[in-house]
Amino acid sequence: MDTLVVDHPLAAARLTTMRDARTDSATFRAALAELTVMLVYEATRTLPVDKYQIHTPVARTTGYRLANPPLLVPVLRAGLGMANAALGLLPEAAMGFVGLARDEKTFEPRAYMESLPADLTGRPVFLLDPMVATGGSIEHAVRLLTTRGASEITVICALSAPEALAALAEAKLPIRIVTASVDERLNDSKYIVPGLGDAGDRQFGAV
Ligand SMILES: O=P(O)(O)OC[C@H]1O[C@H](OP(=O)(O)OP(=O)(O)O)[C@H](O)[C@@H]1O
Ligand SMILES: O=c1cc[nH]c(=O)[nH]1
Ligand SMILES: [Mg+2]
Repeated sequence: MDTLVVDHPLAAARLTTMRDARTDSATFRAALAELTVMLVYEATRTLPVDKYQIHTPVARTTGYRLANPPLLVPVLRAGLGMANAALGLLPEAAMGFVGLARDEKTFEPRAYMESLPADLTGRPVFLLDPMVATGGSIEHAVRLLTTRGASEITVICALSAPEALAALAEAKLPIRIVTASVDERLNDSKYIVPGLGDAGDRQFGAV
């Protein structure tokens, strides 16, 4: 499983804002949106392009566009904070949605919403979720996508835990990970350490 760690100084600065417990919700959301732009920028670096002819005011030249723009799929709630930023870089992209909430005792994801195209054969997918902790939520979301035929899935997250990367690699899913950090570990409540707390609550308030 390919894992790209985007360790750019500007990404580290936004992540620092998000980690800081004193950061309010509005500032947290802004930092996540800006970080998402950087992560999506790096995630799209290797996507194939189509060439086509255009005219500048001066001459004919070659133009470029993505050959096959990815379907964007934020994982609600926390992934909602990445959706608009990703769409800003990929205005031609379509968007699907998956709603998952992790059970506080079992740590298993509970699915409460899915809105996805029926056939994802041949369509690259960018799955957006700021946190990949045990990896259970992402594995659930990926299986919803592969059931529909997706075979090229990029997981874009702010923070990941080594435990999740090991579990996802073991599951042999057709994914690559683009993350701003692989943190130290999970604690007994399966929160990422040092992490940033609950990414949904930090953006939208506790439920
Ligand atoms: O890797 P895992 O151990 O599955 O944990 C990660 C999940 O937990 C968070 O969502 P949460 O369940 O808190 O829902 P929320 O976005 O509504 O807060 C996060 O956004 C991931 O979806
Ligand atoms: O650290 C964590 C783990 C799961 N979900 C979060 O929002 N944060
Ligand atoms: Mg949460």
